[in-house]
Amino acid sequence: MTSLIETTDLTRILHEAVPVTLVRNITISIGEREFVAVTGPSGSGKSSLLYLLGLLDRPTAGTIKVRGRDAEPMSEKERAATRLANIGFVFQFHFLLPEFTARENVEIPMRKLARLTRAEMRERATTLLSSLGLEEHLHKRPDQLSGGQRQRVAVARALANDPPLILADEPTGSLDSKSSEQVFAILEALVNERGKTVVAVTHDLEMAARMHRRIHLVDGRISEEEGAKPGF
Ligand SMILES: Nc1ncnc2c1ncn2[C@@H]1O[C@H](COP(=O)(O)OP(=O)(O)OP(=O)(O)O)[C@@H](O)[C@H]1O
Repeated sequence: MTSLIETTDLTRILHEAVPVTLVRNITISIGEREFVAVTGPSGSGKSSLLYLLGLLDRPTAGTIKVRGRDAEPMSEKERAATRLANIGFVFQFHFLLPEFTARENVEIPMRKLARLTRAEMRERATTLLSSLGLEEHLHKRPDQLSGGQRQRVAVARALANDPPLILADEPTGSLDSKSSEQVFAILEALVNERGKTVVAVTHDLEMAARMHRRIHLVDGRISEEEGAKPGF
């Protein structure tokens, strides 16, 4: 089986007055169509791990391979291009651009990749937003949407370039229980129906139990892991 993202002995130390180890010796391999929860107490390194996996941060030691390609020798430009084509991000807070409509927010990552014409971008953004139940909200700005709707726009934006991997940091953390359930169902459908891989940091153990695989961190290390597919 080919792995989508693979790490070996991933370690990240911040060199402050006193060095802070964010993650240490993490070796994982995540394949296609996986639905992975990253759990652990506050400060255990969950977000740090996600940032490393998403090539938003560089490790102090160890390697990360995205679709078999080592990220270490890549220039910033290559890392950005690898991210744009392969990884979509959803954060706890939506980080949509306030002056743009929902559809424009979804088109922005497409413009950066520049694979499609303007008309194709518009059409794709409309289709994505409609598939997430937002067909009536295409032309609204983020401040005209509810928290759950904004987070669904953020999911559509993460899917803009059709990446195989979605990394989500507490994607339901700021939502009420109904919106939270809706966003969870969308992430689940991305895996089960669209063949995406979703790796989500969550504090919600009930939610983690409904995912296919769990990686539990304590003090920056993997303390428990369950549900990994054979071969990964
Ligand atoms: N820039 C920084 N300077 C100093 N310490 C940091 C910095 N960034 C993170 N840390 C520390 O590194 C550890 C790991 O942080 P991280 O945000 O990855 O944990 P987390 O498991 O995602 O936490 P939470 O569940 O609270 O979001 C924490 O102890 C945190 O305080």
